[in-house]
Amino acid sequence: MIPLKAVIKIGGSVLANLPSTFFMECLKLKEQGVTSIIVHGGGPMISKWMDQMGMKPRFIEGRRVTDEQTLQIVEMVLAGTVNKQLVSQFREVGVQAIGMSGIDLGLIQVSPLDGELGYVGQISTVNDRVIETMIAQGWIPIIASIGVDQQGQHYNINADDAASAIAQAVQAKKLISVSNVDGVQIQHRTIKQMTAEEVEKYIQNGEISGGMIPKVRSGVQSLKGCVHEVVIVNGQKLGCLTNENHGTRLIKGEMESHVLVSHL
Ligand SMILES: Nc1ncnc2c1ncn2[C@@H]1O[C@H](COP(=O)(O)OP(=O)(O)O)[C@@H](O)[C@H]1O
Ligand SMILES: CC(=O)N[C@@H](CCC(=O)OP(=O)(O)O)C(=O)O
Repeated sequence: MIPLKAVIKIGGSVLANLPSTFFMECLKLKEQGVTSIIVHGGGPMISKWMDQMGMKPRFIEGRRVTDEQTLQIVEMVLAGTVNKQLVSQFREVGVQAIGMSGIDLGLIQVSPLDGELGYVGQISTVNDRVIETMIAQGWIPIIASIGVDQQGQHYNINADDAASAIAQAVQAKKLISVSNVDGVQIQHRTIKQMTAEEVEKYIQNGEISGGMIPKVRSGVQSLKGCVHEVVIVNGQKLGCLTNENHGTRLIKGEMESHVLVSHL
């Protein structure tokens, strides 16, 4: 039987507040026949280090403007402290976790996303064989969102973009985005589900802002591929990975469903 795969993206907003039960839920998923692939961010930790260095973090639609010095901090924080901390937390509950970044074995190939953002990568390819090889060994990859271009230049990648591209490349069934909010809030309420059209509407009217923008947009993007389910959950809530009632689900919109039907 081919095991089902779920990409679990852990946001920096919640990293420091994840209970040990969260890590155990990955083991529970495994018992249910679902293999986890972890992709993580660490935005607040990068900003903290930048502050300490007297640098001012700047974002455009949730993505960090990244010059050379910022990139160095991004690499130190994501591929260093955060990645290794997560590996330890997973190993403590018995998960065979192996840390890596998108640079290792050329896992995430990128080109520049936009001149204004500097060294921020747009993902062109994910080497899914690297991930499949690890899974075949029984290892769970813990991936820091950094990529590399054909010249060997490193790039900062928004972790939601990385998770979405990885989910598509490995044909994951599910993408779970773990954050510090119960889901997408519209008029102070967590909404149960959203279509792609609603996502754009709420970005335009400002109800969805900041780091939630790349999260919902990349989620919608992955639904266009093989991913069946995208859900945004609060990592501090018990059962967030295993209980279907948590969070906000992104669903294929009306128009896209019609397009799919007419292709059949
Ligand atoms: N409509 C919204 N619903 C929920 N959170 C939102 C919304 N709009 C903006 N946000 C902000 O997005 C944040 C999550 O994005 P981000 O800080 O990048 O988290 P992470 O580090 O988990 O990826 C929330 O903590 C919240 O401040
Ligand atoms: C290009 C870009 O914005 N990269 C992100 C990478 C980390 C990240 O995405 O962290 P969260 O998941 O905590 O938001 C950054 O520099 O903050």
